[in-house]
Amino acid sequence: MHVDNLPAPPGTERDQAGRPPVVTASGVTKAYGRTRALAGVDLQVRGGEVLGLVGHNGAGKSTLMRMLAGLESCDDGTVLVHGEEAPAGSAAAFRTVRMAYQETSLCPDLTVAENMWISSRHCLPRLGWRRAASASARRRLDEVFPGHGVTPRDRVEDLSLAQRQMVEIVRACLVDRLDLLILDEPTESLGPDAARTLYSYVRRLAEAGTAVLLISHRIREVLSAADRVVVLRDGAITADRPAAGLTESGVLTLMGAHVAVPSERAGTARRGTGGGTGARVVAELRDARGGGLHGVSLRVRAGEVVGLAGLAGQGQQEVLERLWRPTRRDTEVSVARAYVPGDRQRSGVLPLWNVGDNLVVTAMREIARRGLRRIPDERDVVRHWVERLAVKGGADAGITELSGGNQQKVVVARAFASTAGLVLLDDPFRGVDVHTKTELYRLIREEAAKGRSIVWYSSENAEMAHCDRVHVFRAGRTVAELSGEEISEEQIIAVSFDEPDQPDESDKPHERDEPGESGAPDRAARGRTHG
Ligand SMILES: Nc1ncnc2c1ncn2[C@@H]1O[C@H](COP(=O)(O)OP(=O)(O)OP(=O)(O)O)[C@@H](O)[C@H]1O
Repeated sequence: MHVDNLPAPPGTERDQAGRPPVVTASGVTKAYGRTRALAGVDLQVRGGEVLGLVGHNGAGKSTLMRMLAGLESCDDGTVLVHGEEAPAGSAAAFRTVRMAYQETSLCPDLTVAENMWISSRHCLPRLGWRRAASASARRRLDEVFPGHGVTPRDRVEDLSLAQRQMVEIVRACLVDRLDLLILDEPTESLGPDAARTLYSYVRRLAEAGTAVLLISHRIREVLSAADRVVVLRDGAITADRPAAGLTESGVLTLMGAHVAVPSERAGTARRGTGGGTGARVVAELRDARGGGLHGVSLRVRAGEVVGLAGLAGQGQQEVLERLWRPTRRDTEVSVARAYVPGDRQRSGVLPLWNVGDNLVVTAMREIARRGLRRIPDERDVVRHWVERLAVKGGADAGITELSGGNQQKVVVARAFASTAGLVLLDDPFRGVDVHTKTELYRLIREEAAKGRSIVWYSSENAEMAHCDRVHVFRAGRTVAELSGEEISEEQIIAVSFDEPDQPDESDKPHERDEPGESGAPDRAARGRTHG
């Protein structure tokens, strides 16, 4: 019997807009050994709201999400779903709460349809499941990411990083009822168009009453997508505000990052000596063709930071690949190189090793004497980089115990800890917080000033402002070379959309090239330098 004047039980009270709570966390704590990941968090997420959760790398965001999705138990405190106490691991209690992970949770050697079946089999028929899973996957992919280029028969390991991320998000949405969707850094590997269509889908979900919890280091995106912003700092909530009225720098201040917004700093941060036209050429591509390239010429001088920009999949990664393995006659590289992959899950971290060994693996050979490792010297190198990039967790932690952003810092540090003269960056700052990114931009400029050369592909056009020169790519060609003050986000976007000349017959794309694919072969060897 419903009695109007009785107060609603805790965890079920509607707010002024009449929105019911979906999940309520009270006093949630969690520690991993001596690391306190959550220090008593109270948070309520309501149906129909988009809640943005921000905080520096290692602040505890993913840990909190795992509690709200029932994937891990808290040491102390409670989690209620629709007002009912929900024990971690209870599939029934968390049935309508779904999460799309930062590191995708897909099985790489299964197809897209098979992955959908694994996570959504409770709402798919047993007989004819493959056809049903394929149809649902296709329909939802079309709805959320038009032009995705994925078929349900594709094996996940053959998909690009962006496509895997799309499948991960759609996998989370494939349920008969969705009350809370948690998106952990969903756009870090998506292009701008896919990000836009995702956010319009998020808005539609919220209008239909679903709660969406969005974790992101892209503060501008959070402010435009979310109704409310919660700041997590060292495992505790330090601010909970409506998004309207907040500014990017205001949020950064709440996060405790005493830095300017990166795009504001770019103009002053970039362009040191830039190698100068007289500096030695350390790497060169001369009219490089094949494998997705259609006549690319590019020179890198000592001490230069050269950017590769343009829409994703236009040949930038093929250029990095050529410079990494200069096996063709059209490519010449005269110095040792180190590679920083953006896809740390596939080719970045060595999961069974600790932070220190992951960090020093590239430099190990240079530090060794007569084939023997010099552990004290390795430790000094590790200590230096762990401190410099503030890797939360320390040198002895297992690498997989680190938060995603901290793992990425280790992968970046690995390249710079070596003596490689040419560092190749393949969109490497995914999941890294704003404060650390600013440190990394400074690091790049400092290393260039010491004479190192850097070739940097980034899907964030604003980052290109830290380069001396930028080649903008389209359809395997350089369509513009910008330098100095010409480098701006607007200019890069403008030339990215310029109509390219018609390719001649000799330029026909490599037959294995797929749209949106890097075409890059195995990158597992990138823990080493080539020289
Ligand atoms: N399984 C684990 N074992 C040990 N420590 C862990 C584990 N998971 C998380 N931690 C630690 O808990 C802290 C919070 O990590 P969490 O992944 O929640 O951070 P985050 O805010 O999501 O960071 P990021 O923005 O880098 O993804 C970190 O110090 C991390 O090293």
